[in-house]
Amino acid sequence: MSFDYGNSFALWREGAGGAGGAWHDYTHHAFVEGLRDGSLPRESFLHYLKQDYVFLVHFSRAWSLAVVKSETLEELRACAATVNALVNFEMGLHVKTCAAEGITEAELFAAEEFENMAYTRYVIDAGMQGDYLDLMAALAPCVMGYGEIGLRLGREAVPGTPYQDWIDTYAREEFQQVCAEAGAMIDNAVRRRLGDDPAASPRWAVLQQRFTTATELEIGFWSMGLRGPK
Ligand SMILES: Cc1ncc(CN)c(N)n1
Repeated sequence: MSFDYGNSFALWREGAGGAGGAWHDYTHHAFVEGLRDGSLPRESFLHYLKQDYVFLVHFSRAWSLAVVKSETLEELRACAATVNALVNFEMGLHVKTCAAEGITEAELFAAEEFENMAYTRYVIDAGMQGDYLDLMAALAPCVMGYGEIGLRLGREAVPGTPYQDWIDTYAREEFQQVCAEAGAMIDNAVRRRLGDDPAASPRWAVLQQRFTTATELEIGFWSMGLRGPK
């Protein structure tokens, strides 16, 4: 599997366990493997999708905060484009799949938030307390993690899995491009604020912690999906 989502992501990913540890638990969670081989119960998938719609609403708010915290035109454009992509494209997958099950977008928007509330509020708080980099470190596992999962499942999915639409959304070239561009933008943002050897900066440990915490919250999100509705 080969992807290049930038140097900062590669360092943070390694710091979160790389091919093992939390990063592996996130990208190879039983929920993900159930999407790959088609064994995930439909009820779990729909529960996940409803909660993920609500997640994306608040995730869009976090990227909107990144617009506020931007310091360059590149950052401003990238964050504004991400808000648009989340609200007008990624959420479309949820709306389409749920519509086929008789669930309207109004119902999705009104869905009650369960355990996932902690994740998005953690990310927003990282941006409220900190600066643009704190926000990017907390946002990166979401973007790049789904890119990595999509790429792998695009190659390893069992033919006939009912979750092919979901897999294609994150495996497709456009989403991979989003991850590569976000990675390059984050590298520029890191270099601008921390110089050419960012891992030597006293801020690096905090940024790594934000990335690792967000990764652990992603694991919790999959587990919530597996448990299904209460
Ligand atoms: C929980 C979660 N994390 C990441 C993604 C990909 N944007 C998502 N849709 N949902």
